[in-house]
Amino acid sequence: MQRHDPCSTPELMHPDAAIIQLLDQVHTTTDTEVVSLTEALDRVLAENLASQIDLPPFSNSAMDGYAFRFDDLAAFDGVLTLAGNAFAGHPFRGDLKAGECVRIMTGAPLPAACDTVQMQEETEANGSKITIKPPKAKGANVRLRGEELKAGDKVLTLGSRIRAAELGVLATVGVSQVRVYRKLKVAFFSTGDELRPVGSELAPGQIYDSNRYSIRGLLQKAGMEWLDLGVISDDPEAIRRAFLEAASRADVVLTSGGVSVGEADFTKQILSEEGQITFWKLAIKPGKPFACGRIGKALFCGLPGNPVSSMVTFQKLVWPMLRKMQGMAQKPPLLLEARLESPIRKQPGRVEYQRGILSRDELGLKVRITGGQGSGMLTSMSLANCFVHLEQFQGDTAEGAMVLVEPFDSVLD
Ligand SMILES: Nc1nc2c(c(=O)[nH]1)N[C@H]1C(S)=C(S)[C@@H](COP(=O)(O)OP(=O)(O)OC[C@H]3O[C@@H](n4cnc5c(N)ncnc54)[C@H](O)[C@@H]3O)O[C@H]1N2
Ligand code: MOO
Repeated sequence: MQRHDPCSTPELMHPDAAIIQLLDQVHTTTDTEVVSLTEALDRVLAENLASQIDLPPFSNSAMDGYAFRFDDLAAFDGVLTLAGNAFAGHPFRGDLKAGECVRIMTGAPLPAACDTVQMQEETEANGSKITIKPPKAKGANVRLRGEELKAGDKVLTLGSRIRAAELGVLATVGVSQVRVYRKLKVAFFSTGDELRPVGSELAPGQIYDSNRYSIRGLLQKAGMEWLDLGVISDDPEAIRRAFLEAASRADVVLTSGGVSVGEADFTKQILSEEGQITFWKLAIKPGKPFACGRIGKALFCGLPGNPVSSMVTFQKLVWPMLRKMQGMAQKPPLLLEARLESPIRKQPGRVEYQRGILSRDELGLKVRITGGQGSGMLTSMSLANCFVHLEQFQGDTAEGAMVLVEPFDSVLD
């Protein structure tokens, strides 16, 4: 039997439409700065970068062994005479005569007269006479100059995020400084009289403020500068002051809580007085009361207080907007098909991001839901390694059905 989601109303906007509106209202920052490679991790490139050198810069050996002319092996019955050594950083400097070979180490420049290397295990040394088993082909075990990149080839594009591999690529091609977009500053505060900072005693009715920690973690992972304005009580004037301070000090203001319809839910009200609301409430679960707008020059996103809702709306709605603001191209989610290990309950009405554990067996990828999926159950996130995407008007899904999953590691990538 299809149940109706009482929290879903036909006028709720689909999250895909919300993302389009969010992206429409922001621009990529025009501020850039030059940073050294050691400061460049997680920054976004504000320039296209071409290699200034061929890569590898010289032909070299891929193995420890002997370098020679391939044709000499047949001409000298597979026995060549040792003429010298080539080490990484120390090229062979002599002239190679017919029938001679050079002892060579991995990474050492290939002597000009040589075209092939045989690995040591396929050779036998008897004094200066080296018996060499013929390799499969001329050119074996040689890394040719420029085989990976030619000088002038594009290595990294504007808008790409500099991760560990990019740091290495930049160093490989000799780039010591890069132009990157300015780091965006995001101010964040939690609202709620029930919230206490960790480390303090809880009185009846109080809980620990977890959202500032999980959102801070997401912001740090996303490469943002972070301004923590603490916990603000459910007092309209305190919230107003926090809003104005946040908007004057940051590019984006994020809040947690107070966006629903409760008597102490002031976030949305203050925003409508001090700024503008672009939209409020989406067909998304968790995270329906997500609100967004502007306050002063800053963008505003009001994350719902429920801990899972705040993390999911950050990743699904705020992150695409921050990507654009810091110059990164949009990327469609990486969706994999997996077999459902246990049935999923869902009411038609909202797009759902249930939390799942993705693994593999002999039949392929499989996924199971992390137990209770309440929007307050943050362990459903910490136990999970993926989102299970469920369409807006989809209902229950049976065990064994194929569903789309999005690995967590790819979400903030
Ligand atoms: N009558 C209705 N009530 C609710 C609706 C609705 O449509 N009609 N929507 C529900 C949904 S969906 C959500 S999500 C929540 C979101 O409400 P708020 O953003 O106003 O959040 P709060 O009411 O402030 O808090 C909700 C929940 O989360 C806990 N919380 C809040 N902040 C934190 C924090 N920083 N760390 C840990 N936990 C936090 C808070 O104690 C509440 O339990 O509204 C539903 N209600
Ligand atoms: O959609 Mo709200 O986020 O339950 O839980």
